[in-house]
Amino acid sequence: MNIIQSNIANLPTKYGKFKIKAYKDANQEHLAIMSENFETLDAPYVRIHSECLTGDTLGSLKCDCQNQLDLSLKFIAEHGGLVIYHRQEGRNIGLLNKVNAYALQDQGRNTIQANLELGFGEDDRDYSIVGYIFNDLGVKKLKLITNNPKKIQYVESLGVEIVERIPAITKSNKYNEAYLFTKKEHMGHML
Ligand SMILES: Nc1nc2c(ncn2[C@@H]2O[C@H](COP(=O)(O)OP(=O)(O)OP(=O)(O)O)[C@@H](O)[C@H]2O)c(=O)[nH]1
Ligand SMILES: [Zn+2]
Repeated sequence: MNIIQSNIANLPTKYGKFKIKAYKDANQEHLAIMSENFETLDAPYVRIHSECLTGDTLGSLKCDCQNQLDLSLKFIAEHGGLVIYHRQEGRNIGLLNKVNAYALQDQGRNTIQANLELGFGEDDRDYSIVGYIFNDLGVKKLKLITNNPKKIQYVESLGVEIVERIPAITKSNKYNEAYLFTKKEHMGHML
């Protein structure tokens, strides 16, 4: 994997002060967002957040992404750790295809059926950049903020110890209930 790295810069936010470092792989640019005390932590809190422009930026109610990002940044500003902003939009089918998947969902398909109908897998994410970032930042133990068993499996496959799992559960609404149901019933999410 040929990765280009940035220097580390300060990023003051409404949540608190962070340090950021960018990583560019063949397809995307990703971000490590660290609390100021990150280097002193033995087992930092870590959130691997998959990009969702419609949720994270536009406040879409079709998913729980913006609430999860908000929860994670608040929590990590307070307790110390790392958010990896993993830029694999739409479970790595990209923004245009995600909008096409949403159009199919408007016709009654669920999130998995829509992906399959477009010729993709139900979840096409590749977490290898996450392993690279852990290695670069010296993360050997962590407390993972997620409901997704695949993220847990991936972190364990790296030989990184998960000392605790923190659920990332936020309030649902009438537009994302079906999406959350599909994640729970068909994708094994711990919701
Ligand atoms: N293809 C597709 N991607 C979606 C859809 N809704 C959200 N996403 C993407 O799904 C990703 C978030 O994945 P989720 O399965 O919601 O949650 P997760 O990150 O795997 O799990 P947690 O760590 O528990 O939050 C983001 O990249 C979103 O852009 C959808 O209907 N179709
Ligand atoms: Zn989303």
